[in-house]
Amino acid sequence: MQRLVILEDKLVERSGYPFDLPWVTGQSFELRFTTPVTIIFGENGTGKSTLIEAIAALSGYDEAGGGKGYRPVDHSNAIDKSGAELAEVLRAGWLPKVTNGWFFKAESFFSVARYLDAAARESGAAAPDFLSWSHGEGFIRFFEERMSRQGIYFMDEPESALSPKRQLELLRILHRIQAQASTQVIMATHSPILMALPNARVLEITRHGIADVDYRNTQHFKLYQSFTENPEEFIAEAVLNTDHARI
Ligand SMILES: Nc1ncnc2c1ncn2[C@@H]1O[C@H](COP(=O)(O)OP(=O)(O)OP(=O)(O)O)[C@@H](O)[C@H]1O
Repeated sequence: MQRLVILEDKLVERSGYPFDLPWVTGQSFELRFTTPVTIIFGENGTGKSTLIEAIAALSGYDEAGGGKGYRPVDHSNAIDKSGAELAEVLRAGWLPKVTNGWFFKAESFFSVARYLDAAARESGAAAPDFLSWSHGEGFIRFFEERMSRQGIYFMDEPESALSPKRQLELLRILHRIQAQASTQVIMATHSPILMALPNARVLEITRHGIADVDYRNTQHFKLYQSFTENPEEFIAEAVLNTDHARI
């Protein structure tokens, strides 16, 4: 995927979530994906998951995650709106259109893993059995297995079950992808370690829009940096001030 734009004429007909997010209603939304790995960072609630769900849905993936054509979650009784609706007002430019890939969502990993096991059993194949591992081990096994194949991968907070050491394992997988340049990853993360992937493009999503940012200038990086420089002072200040003075 090279480019993503909002179709303004379609947007004017829509209201409510997800169409009312500030960066959606703001002027001239256009994203260009210029590196194999694109990292999206932002505070809680700025709309990272919504954006990833929308791009994944636009590419043919279910909003709950999984592979193309998967329906790991029954949506028939869902009353919630989802970011996938945003796909209705988006247009993507591809060079070329990629069909292989995966939408990895930490929150639906177990549903997807169960779905994969059930599908394998039904077809008589050996079940991949990602659930017979610890949470973090299962994630890493899954990334290693899936992301060795060329394609486009959408990831929403993949670090959520990973220890810092396991995050380095994911970083190595992403580094390989970044170097080979034959696979694309679009990932939302809060992890400063993943954001520091060499030569990856980091985009910050705020109320005002989406813009390039150096990971060292992100609030997440600065916060961890302050903590490691002087943990006692940092924590003493943090527990006294809800709005931490140094970040
Ligand atoms: N189903 C929904 N219905 C209505 N509003 C929603 C819904 N899901 C999310 N929102 C709104 O959209 C905003 C962005 O949500 P989203 O989950 O995309 O944020 P995020 O940046 O991924 O947050 P986090 O870092 O906590 O995962 C939320 O603050 C909320 O106001």
